Amino acid sequence: LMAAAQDSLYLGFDFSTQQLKVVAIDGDLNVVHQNHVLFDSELPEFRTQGGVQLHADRLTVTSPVLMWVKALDLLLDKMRRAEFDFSRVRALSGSGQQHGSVYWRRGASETLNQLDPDQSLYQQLQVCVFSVLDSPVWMDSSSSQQCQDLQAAAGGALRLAEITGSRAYERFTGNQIAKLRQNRLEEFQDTERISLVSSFAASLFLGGYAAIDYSDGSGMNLLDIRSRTWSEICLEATAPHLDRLLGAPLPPTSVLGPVSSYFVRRCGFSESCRVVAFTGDNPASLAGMRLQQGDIAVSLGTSDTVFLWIQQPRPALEGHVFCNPVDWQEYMALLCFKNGSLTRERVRNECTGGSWEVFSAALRETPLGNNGNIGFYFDTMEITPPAVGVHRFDSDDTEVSSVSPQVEVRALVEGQFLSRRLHAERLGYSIIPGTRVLATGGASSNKEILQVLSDVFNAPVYTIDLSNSTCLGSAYRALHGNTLTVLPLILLILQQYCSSASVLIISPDYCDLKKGKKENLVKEVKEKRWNKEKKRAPEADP
Ligand SMILES: Nc1ncnc2c1ncn2[C@@H]1O[C@H](COP(=O)(O)OP(=O)(O)O)[C@@H](O)[C@H]1O
Ligand SMILES: O=C(CO)[C@@H](O)[C@H](O)COP(=O)(O)O
Repeated sequence: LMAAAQDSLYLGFDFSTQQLKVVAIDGDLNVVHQNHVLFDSELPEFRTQGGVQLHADRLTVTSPVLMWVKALDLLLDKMRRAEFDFSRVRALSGSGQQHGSVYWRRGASETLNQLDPDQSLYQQLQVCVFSVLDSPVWMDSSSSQQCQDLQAAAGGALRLAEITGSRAYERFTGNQIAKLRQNRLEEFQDTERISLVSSFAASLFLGGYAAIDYSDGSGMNLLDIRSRTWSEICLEATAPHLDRLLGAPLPPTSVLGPVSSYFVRRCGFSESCRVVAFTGDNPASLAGMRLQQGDIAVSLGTSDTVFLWIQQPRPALEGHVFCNPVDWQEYMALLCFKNGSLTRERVRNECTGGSWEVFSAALRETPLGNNGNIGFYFDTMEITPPAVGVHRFDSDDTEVSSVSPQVEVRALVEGQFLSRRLHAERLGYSIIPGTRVLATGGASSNKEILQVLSDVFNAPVYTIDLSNSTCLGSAYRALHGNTLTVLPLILLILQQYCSSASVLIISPDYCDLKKGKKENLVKEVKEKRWNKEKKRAPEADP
């Protein structure tokens, strides 16, 4: 039995904004394979920038659903070429960028369940399977009217937040569905099922429609986060009989069924390989990190997010409360910032010749506090706070139109992290002795950026070896889901590694990047610059 456990592999996929990634772990939780497909460069025929298409109104943002399908074909090809042994996979799970939606045309479920293993997914799904080809994604901010309507129907923004964990947000799926129904009725009427990006990806592996899990389902403005059922008021206000199109939500730890015969025959998966519910990328990331009481996770992916494990939901007008992906009776709080990595890349391109090395050198060579200079860089309409434009201030608090490239780099990164801290504190989070900041996502591989994070939060920052806790979290979830049903032995192995916070978390050897505090330096940033952000950043409009 021990040998069987060692032989077993678990896969975690992540359909995120800019790429599709996969991580495989063995029964001892070692990472044995990693791979990815970058949408812009490896699938240029879909003409995306950063994985998305910005429409002429500059508010609508979508991604081609067939790009995600073709990316999966390509990823599986790459894994085959790397001689990955699919027959050893006992279970798989995954995640998707949150809030995005996929619209399956009438009759699509039959196509899904009768796929021919001699053809790619793309060949078979490209015609007549999706009623909407351009899937709305989390960067969209075009559904303001629908947000107002939903809040009015629910009895106000706070009442809606009390039910669904968030006031109405434009990117939240319910508001996108309402917009689609109002503007493209024919396509809407031709739809037999609506998936999130996560449950869409799970559906491909299952060969049938996968349930939406409670955790990713909390990002729709449709789920009652306490009863974990669709809220009647929200369904009614969004589209009649919407529950039929959504299917019933399920716990994020659910085993949905075996992988479809298509994957068995095409890739050599075992017939007994299980598909564990897919969830949102931030919830999956929470599962991939060892969060303890008082810890704060900062994800530096396409978006920057800040999240916490919380026991009791206290929804507010800013931020979100989601059902917890590990212990679904608990919760997680999340803040999302749209101007994250893409804004850092833009400033890198303009100020440091497109080089992260030079960008990092600028951070090393400028003092904490930036001699009083700071900036707020909202290249596109920000989510937290809802503000747009670039605003730079010198040490006299005077708005200036430019600063030197080195100063600009530090003004950007300090401004971003001050904002992350300020809004986290507004959410009720306090930084106390012992607080650890756990960093993940693409930019967490940059030590100089993490140094600024540590200085601004006045706390040590930890990372896991893999900057990609989302995929790892999905692989752990696959293992966990499988363990619950068939392999108690693996649970024992898991428990050896587990923290008290959750049975899913396996010790990933956090490397301590920086112990010890920089009180005096932080004071300057905190007291002086802090007030500046409070003054300047426009308040969220409830
Ligand atoms: N050395 C680096 N320094 C700063 N940022 C980096 C570095 N390497 C990668 N990144 C950033 O990581 C981002 C991708 O992060 P990732 O977590 O993979 O995003 P997503 O999951 O949303 O696709 C890129 O947009 C890039 O800006
Ligand atoms: O909208 C949110 C969270 O509410 C985003 O965090 C998306 O989930 C996209 O994630 P990344 O691709 O940036 O990881």
